[in-house]
Amino acid sequence: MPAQFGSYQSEIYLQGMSGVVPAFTNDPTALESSARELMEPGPYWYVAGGAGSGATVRANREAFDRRRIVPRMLTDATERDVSTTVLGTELAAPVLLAPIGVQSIVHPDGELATARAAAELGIPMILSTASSHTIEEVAEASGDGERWYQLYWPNSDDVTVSVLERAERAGYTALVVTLDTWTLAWRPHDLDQSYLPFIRGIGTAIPFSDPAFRASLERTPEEDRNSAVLRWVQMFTGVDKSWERLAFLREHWSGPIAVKGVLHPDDARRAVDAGMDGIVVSNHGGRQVDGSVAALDALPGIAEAVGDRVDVLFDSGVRTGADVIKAIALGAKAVLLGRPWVYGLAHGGQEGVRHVLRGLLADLDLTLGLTGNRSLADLGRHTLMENS
Ligand SMILES: Cc1cc2nc3c(=O)[nH]c(=O)nc-3n(C[C@H](O)[C@H](O)[C@H](O)COP(=O)(O)O)c2cc1C
Ligand SMILES: O=C(O)C(=O)c1ccccc1
Repeated sequence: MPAQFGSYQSEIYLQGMSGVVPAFTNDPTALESSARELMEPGPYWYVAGGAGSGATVRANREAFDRRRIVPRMLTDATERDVSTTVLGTELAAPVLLAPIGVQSIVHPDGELATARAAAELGIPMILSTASSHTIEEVAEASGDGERWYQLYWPNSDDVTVSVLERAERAGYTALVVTLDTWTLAWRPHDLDQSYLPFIRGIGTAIPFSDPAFRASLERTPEEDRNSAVLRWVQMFTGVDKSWERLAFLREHWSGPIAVKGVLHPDDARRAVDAGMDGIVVSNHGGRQVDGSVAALDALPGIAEAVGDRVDVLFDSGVRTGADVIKAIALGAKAVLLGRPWVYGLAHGGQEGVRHVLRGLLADLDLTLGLTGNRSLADLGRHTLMENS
C-alpha cells in the first residue's frame, strides 16, 4: 500500500481500542440522513435531489445492489496494491473527486477545504467551472496535490480560451468536459424551494474573476451583480457545440481531455474518433435525465465498445468500497466520487471530507483483500454475479 494510506487493518483495531468515536458516521448509507439534519433544506435538496421523479437516482443504486461480488478464499491477498494510472496521472487509488459546483453553499470554505483534504490523501480533485472560489485560489489550496479541471463549455470562444489558459497556468493537468448539462434539467426540489444557487449569486467566481468574461459585460459585476450572474448562466446554455467542435478544445488544451456524461456506446466511439483521451460514463448522479439508464448498466457495453483506446472512468451512485470494485470489474479504470464527500464537507469542512474519503479508501482496500484480490487487474466480469 502507498505510505499515505497506512495500514487499514491496524487502524480499525486501534480505533476500536481507543474508544474514541468519530465526529460523524462511518456508515456511507447514513451520511445523507445525518447531513439532512444539519443542512438547510435549500442546499440539502440541491445536493441530494435528482431530476424529475428521482427514478434515475434510485436506478443508480439499484444497479449496484443487483450485482454482488463473489469472494475467493486462500489467495494470499495480505499485500495489496490499488494504484492505477488514468489520463497520465498516477493514482494511489482508483478514486477522484467528481466536479461539484458551488461548494460554498455547503460550507464557507467550499472548494478550498475540499482541495486540502484531497491533497492530504493524494486523490485528485476535479475543479468545477461553477466553483465558488477562483481557479487560482483552489490551485493554491491544493498545494502539491494533483488537479484536474472540469469545463462547462462557454458559448464564447474568448471566455473558453481564457478559462483554459488560466487553468493550465495554475497547474491543472487534465481536462474533463461535461456534455450532459448544457442546460439544467427539471429539478422539482429546487423549483419548489426556488433554490438555484448561482441565480442567488453564489458560486460566482468566474463572473468576478475572469478577464474575458468581464470584458463582455456592459457593467462590472461589482456594479450589477445580477446581470453578471444571469449573463454567466446564459453562457452555458446549449448552442454551437458538436463532436467536431471538440477539436477547438484540443487546440487550446495541451494535456489529456475526457468527456463526461457518456451513456451510449456510439457516443463513446465518437469520443474516441474525436481524439479524446478518456470518457466518463455518468448520468450526472441522476440530476439530468429522469428515467435514464443507470450509469452502471451502461458501463460494460461502453467499456467493450472502446476497448483500451481510451481510459474509461465512471460515476453516479458510488458509495462504498464494494461499489468501486464493482465499477472496476465492469470496465472502469477509476471512479469519480460525488455526493458522499459533499456531505462530509457539510459535516466538518476539510476534516469532514477527509473522514469520508479515508473511510472509503479503507473500505476499498479491505474489500479487495477480503474478496481474494491483490490488485485492480485481478478484477473482471468473473468477480461479479448478477441477481435478477
Ligand atoms: C451538488 C452537485 C453539484 C454538481 N456540480 C457539477 C459540476 O459543476 N460539474 C459537473 O460536471 N458535474 C457536477 N455534478 C455531477 C457530479 O460530478 C457527478 O457526476 C455526480 O455527483 C455523481 O453522482 P453521485 O453523487 O450520486 O455519485 C454535481 C453533482 C452534485 C450532487
Ligand atoms: O447541479 C449540478 O448538477 C451541476 O452540474 C451544476 C451546474 C451549474 C452550477 C452548479 C452545479
